[in-house]
Amino acid sequence: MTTTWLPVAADSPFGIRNLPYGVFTTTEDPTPRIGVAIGDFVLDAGAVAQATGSDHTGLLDAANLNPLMAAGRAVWTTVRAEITAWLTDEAYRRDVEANLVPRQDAALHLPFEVGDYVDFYASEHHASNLGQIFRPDSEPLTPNWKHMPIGYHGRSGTIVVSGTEIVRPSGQRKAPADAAPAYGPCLRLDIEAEVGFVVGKGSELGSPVARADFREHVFGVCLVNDWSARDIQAWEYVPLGPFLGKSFATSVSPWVVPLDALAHAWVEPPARDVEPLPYLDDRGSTPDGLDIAIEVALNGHVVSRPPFRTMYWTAAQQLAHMTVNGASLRTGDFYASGTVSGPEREERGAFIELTWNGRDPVKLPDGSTRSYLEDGDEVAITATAPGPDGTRIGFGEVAGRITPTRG
Ligand SMILES: O=C(O)/C=C/C(=O)CC(=O)CC(=O)O
Ligand SMILES: [Ca+2]
Ligand SMILES: [Mg+2]
Repeated sequence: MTTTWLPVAADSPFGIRNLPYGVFTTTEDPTPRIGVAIGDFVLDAGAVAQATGSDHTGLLDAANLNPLMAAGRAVWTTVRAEITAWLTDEAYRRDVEANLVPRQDAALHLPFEVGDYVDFYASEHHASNLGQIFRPDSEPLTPNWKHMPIGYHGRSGTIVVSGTEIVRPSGQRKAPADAAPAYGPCLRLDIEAEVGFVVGKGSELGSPVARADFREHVFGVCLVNDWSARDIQAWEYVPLGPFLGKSFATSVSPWVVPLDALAHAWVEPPARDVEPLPYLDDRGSTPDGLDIAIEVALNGHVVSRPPFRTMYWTAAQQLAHMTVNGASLRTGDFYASGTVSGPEREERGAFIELTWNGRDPVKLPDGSTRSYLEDGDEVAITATAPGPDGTRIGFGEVAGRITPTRG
């Protein structure tokens, strides 16, 4: 068992086997720098690297994670072992203690410079629920759905860190019965609880990345809320897909959990009931599903618990699919899993499904109900995955509050 000399509760989501990376500032030192979460503290990784004469000072004494992410899997593993040694070997205690900040004193920032952004659509439950709601006269799943992970490219410049206020978007909306579209504030503002994958090592234009090379390219995992304006989306999306109904803001959690911290979380994905093409075929290989238990809270009240392990398409298949045409990867590329919805109502990761487009509103403890989000509402998504020895690997949270439209 790996133990740290720091006082860290045994059930801390940020124990010694997690060590997620982020970027922080403090009031005393407003320089953005890399931090590692440990218990109730943030370790100033660049400062400890300097103090201990680490070979990796150049990668850790940086304003964001991109240089470390670009360095590749072998370096990720070495750096993680080095940080583990700082926190477990008494010899480093003085240098570490001088560079610990209480987590509540650290302001957390977007930890990496985002390259391209892709959002997938990988939950069979979510896809068939949305199919029924958006396209009641068609089959719930489109004919391509079980043959490839469906996705679209989103707007990377509007990816924001947890805590950023979300301004209610305005736009065109038109209900089927309306004669003409109207412009105005979104009336059906929604969330999508998702898991995000951060690309570290890039790839060459023209060369697909194999599914089996997922761990060489993906640096880590965080949580995503893909805010969605359902009325804008419903009117605009045919025939090219999501556009302004999604691009106003996408929130991400500030801690990137390294893939190495998820060694105990891999699980078999659901059975493939349609034979996948060879580049997607993962039957009989090391399991690429992840057992991440998600919670969605509205104004502090848990409204849903989406189970990531039920996702039909895995992150490895998504990476293979997104590059199968030869599209290259760059350090900082980011892709979201798609809304995580399990088979049960209380496992759905969006209000459009939870309330069946407003038909069955969610009841809150204060006696109010919600079909969609109101100004002032705050949504917080948290998650954990199994770690070694009965511990939990925490992802922290992605939270955001709705503020009135400015349009
Ligand atoms: O079915 C549709 O037309 C639209 C689906 C979505 O809005 C979902 C989306 O963004 C992808 C996902 O998160 O699963
Ligand atoms: Ca989405
Ligand atoms: Mg979005």
